[in-house]
Amino acid sequence: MRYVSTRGQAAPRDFEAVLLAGLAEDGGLFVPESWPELTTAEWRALRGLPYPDLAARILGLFGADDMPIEAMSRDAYAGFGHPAVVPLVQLDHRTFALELFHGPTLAFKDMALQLLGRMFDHVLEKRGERVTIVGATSGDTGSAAIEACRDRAAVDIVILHPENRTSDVQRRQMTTVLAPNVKNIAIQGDFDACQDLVKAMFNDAPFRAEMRLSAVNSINWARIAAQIPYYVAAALALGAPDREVAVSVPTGNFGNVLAAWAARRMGLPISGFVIGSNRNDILARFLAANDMSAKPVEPSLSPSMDIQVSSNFERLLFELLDRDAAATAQTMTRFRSEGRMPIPHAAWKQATALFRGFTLDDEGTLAEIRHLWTKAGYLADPHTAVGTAAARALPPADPAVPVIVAATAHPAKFPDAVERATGIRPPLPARLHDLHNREERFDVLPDDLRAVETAVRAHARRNAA
Ligand SMILES: Cc1ncc(COP(=O)(O)O)c(C=O)c1O
Ligand SMILES: N[C@@H](CCOP(=O)(O)O)C(=O)O
Repeated sequence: MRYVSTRGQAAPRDFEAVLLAGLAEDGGLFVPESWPELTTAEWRALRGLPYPDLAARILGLFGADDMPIEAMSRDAYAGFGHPAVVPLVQLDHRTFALELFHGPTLAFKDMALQLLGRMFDHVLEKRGERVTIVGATSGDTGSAAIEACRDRAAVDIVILHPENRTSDVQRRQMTTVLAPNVKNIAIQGDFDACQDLVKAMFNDAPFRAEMRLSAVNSINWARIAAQIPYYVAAALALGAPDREVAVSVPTGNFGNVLAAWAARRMGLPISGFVIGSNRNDILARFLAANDMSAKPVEPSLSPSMDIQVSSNFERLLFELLDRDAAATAQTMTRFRSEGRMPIPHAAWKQATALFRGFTLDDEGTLAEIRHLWTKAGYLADPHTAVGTAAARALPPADPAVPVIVAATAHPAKFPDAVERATGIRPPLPARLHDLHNREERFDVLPDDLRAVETAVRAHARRNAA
């Protein structure tokens, strides 16, 4: 399987090279040159597989079978806290929470990053190379990436988080990991600033080459590929390919819902997608009125979705523009310079035929957490609640179609919001019981590329020495 850049100016390459590259050199995102498609019989043959084997099969279709992907997948998911890895919990007659938070850091990011850590190890050992991973987090990617990469011999990792804009649990899950190859930096800015800094480091060609930069954010195609299998698992469990399903995803960087879209592109019968946003509602505004204009990021009770510039939208845009890389590059350049993305009407109509957007403010989020607790006895985190509210507000027209809601984080990551809504303070699992007493280590830096590059260089040099 070969991958091309959405902006058309980077050389095509294979899965392994895409894993190491992260962002394409032309600033674009890698996508498969052509999408694998499965027949009905091939989907049926995947039913009943244990999750790790299913994940390995799907990843193999994207070229990961050059690696020992089955063994890696079994090892990656062996430590998850539920034997099904991704259990489905029924919330009402047609809505199912797909719990993606049974990994070590209690959010859906573990689903991909536990695999990516092992992939990096395998490829780097084979090549005798070392990389510096730089990542941006609004709260969850950071801890999942650190957990996946801590103490790995050939990896240094630097994670940027927005100062004072994550939950305490989220921050501490990152900053209390004192492994020598891990560095945390709190940026005096929002998540978009952190993500911009990461992309700017990749676009600084000499720095990128000197540091041998790699990515763990969903700009890295391997992240998306490893998020596709859980939608397949859920859909098959609910009757696909012989029954349609719908999907609702609480959305920020557009990676998780793009993975669901990819499953549909591969032939899984998904009738449509609902995108749940908090007050940072750029995607909902786009779907409602073709208004893709970035506003300042505002803090909310679902901080991991406090995002305005959704990286992975570029991958969908490339498809909506019939894979016209020049038009994609031009649109993205205008978005960067003008803060607005001019999407042709026909492409917007195509998007609205598949995706619907829903916005929920903080009061609504608390009310939804309360509703789930009182009606279904289900304790949801604020991100998941945005997804379930969206699913209920915008159900599929056909009442026979079940809705899969991505349950993206464990409620214990956001105890304050959950307690406000329900009076119940969800406890952390035993292995994290002393999280609030552990030593924290992180730097605070301004939103300044040179200052961040200097810190990354010092971290990588110290470990390479
Ligand atoms: C708990 C949680 N829910 C939802 C999201 C949004 O997912 P995505 O950025 O893939 O749209 C995130 C962050 O990515 C998250 O951490
Ligand atoms: N919500 C994310 C933001 C980064 O998203 P990613 O999927 O691109 O890594 C987070 O929790 O950090």
